[in-house]
Amino acid sequence: MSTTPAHGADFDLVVLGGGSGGLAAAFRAAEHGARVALLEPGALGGTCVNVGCVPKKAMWLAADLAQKLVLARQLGFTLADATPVLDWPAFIAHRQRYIGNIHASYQQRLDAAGIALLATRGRLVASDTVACADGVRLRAPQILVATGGRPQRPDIPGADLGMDSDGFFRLVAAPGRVAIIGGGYIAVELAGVLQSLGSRVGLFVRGRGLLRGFDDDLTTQLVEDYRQHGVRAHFGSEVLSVRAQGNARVLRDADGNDSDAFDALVFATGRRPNSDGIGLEEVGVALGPRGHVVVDDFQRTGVAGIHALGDVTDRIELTPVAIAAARRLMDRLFGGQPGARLDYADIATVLFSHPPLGKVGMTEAEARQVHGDAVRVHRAGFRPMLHALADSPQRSLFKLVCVPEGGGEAARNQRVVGIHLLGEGADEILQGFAVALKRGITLADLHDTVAIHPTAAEEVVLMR
Ligand SMILES: Cc1cc2nc3c(=O)[nH]c(=O)nc-3n(C[C@H](O)[C@H](O)[C@H](O)COP(=O)(O)OP(=O)(O)OC[C@H]3O[C@@H](n4cnc5c(N)ncnc54)[C@H](O)[C@@H]3O)c2cc1C
Ligand SMILES: NC(=O)c1ccc[n+]([C@@H]2O[C@H](COP(=O)([O-])OP(=O)(O)OC[C@H]3O[C@@H](n4cnc5c(N)ncnc54)[C@H](O)[C@@H]3O)[C@@H](O)[C@H]2O)c1
Repeated sequence: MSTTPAHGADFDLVVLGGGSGGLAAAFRAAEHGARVALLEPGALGGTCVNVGCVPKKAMWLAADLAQKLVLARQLGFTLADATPVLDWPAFIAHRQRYIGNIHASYQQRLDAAGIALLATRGRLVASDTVACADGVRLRAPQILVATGGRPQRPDIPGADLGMDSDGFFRLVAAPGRVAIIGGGYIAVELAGVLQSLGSRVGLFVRGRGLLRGFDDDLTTQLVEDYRQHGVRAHFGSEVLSVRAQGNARVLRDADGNDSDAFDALVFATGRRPNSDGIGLEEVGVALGPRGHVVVDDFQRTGVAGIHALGDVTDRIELTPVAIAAARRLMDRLFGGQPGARLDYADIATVLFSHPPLGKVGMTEAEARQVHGDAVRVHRAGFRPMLHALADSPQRSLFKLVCVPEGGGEAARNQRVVGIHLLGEGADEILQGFAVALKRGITLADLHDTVAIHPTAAEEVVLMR
């Protein structure tokens, strides 16, 4: 495309937010020759790089090492202490150096691509105009809202006595006793990390189980794994207030029962979109009931030229999803690909629990709603070799959800519509099988594939 902005415009594209989606959009648009301004008042990389996936995975890796050290001891290694102790400040220095390198790499790439980075908040003042905090106005025919989201706490007395996931990343030591409220991704991940790094974790879950949207058999097994690690999970427990008891925190539930005392409290009770105070409704952009920007399949808001993606929209809140949506949108706007859009179906996701839990496609319950009794389920439950060697009780559970392929005779073949993996290595194993599921594989295709032995992954192709 031409590198000359539309008549009277300063840029071809102004992007609000330099997180996963905004950065990907800016880079792809610039590759197509668009002149781009990117507004980001905080650190480059947004939630994922600074207070999400990246520091979380670093903590998960530390926690995983701590667990492996315990196994190593059981297997005959000589280690100074029975329980490995992490020097948090030393580890955090490594974590933050890694993050600093990502910032530097983004900055270099922005410079090389000629993208104008403005360290400021943006606010829409017209459908083609964004105002910066200092009053400077930028005009562009295309505007992308990729402002992400932020943690949300329940509106209960004492909510300020806890921290949220952003606060977790400011910790410099494992709290002795920690309460985590919530039963979603962040609650389960932080519970696993803190327990493995030496905290005693109490998990307070409002519902009857963990992780809505994941397969029930696997989440039940994960609850058992956590119990064995020492996490004390309380289900059906709605926390209605928090109070201080000296330096400790005590929770009171809906039945009026008080919890044990905790040294720290983490709210992992969901996130809300950053859609307020940025002029969206004033220029006619519709917001959904929970404040998300309403978009169609092409990331369009109802206002011509204004688009949105990532966590500020009501879609799957994952970094690769924001990135994929951004690239396709830019291919459509600037790359001459009018049909480009993200297919949100069958997106794989992994929860970095201990052990990790991954899924792609339908759960058994979802498949039964659509296909009823025709659904066929195949399971493999086993002890991973390292755990078997160390005589540790942790088990893996893999599950395939299948439906008949075609009718009649052909119905004997089964199409795989869901793959669910809980266990060591599940995080790395799932990606390849997600490609296969997306390509419409059958159970026969899996059985036709010669296994790689001895691995955990082979259980997927050997499942009967
Ligand atoms: C603890 C945690 C762990 C996570 N782990 C994973 C994981 O392992 N894997 C995974 O795929 N996903 C994970 N996620 C989710 C992932 O981080 C998000 O889905 C992803 O960051 C969304 O990208 P985004 O571009 O929509 O928003 P963000 O990355 O949040 O970026 C939005 C940016 O917009 C900026 N901004 C806000 N308002 C304005 C404004 N008015 N003007 C200009 N800029 C503005 C913000 O400063 C921010 O930098 C995790 C999230 C959390 C909280
Ligand atoms: N590994 C990953 O890919 C990863 C990790 C973390 C987050 N994420 C993404 O970020 C999103 C946000 O994660 P999250 O954990 O904040 O949200 P979530 O929606 O996964 O979980 C929120 C939890 O808080 C509970 N809750 C809400 N209000 C409550 C209240 N008042 N009292 C008690 N419990 C309450 C909900 O029942 C739910 O269990 C996820 O949906 C996911 O898409 C991904």
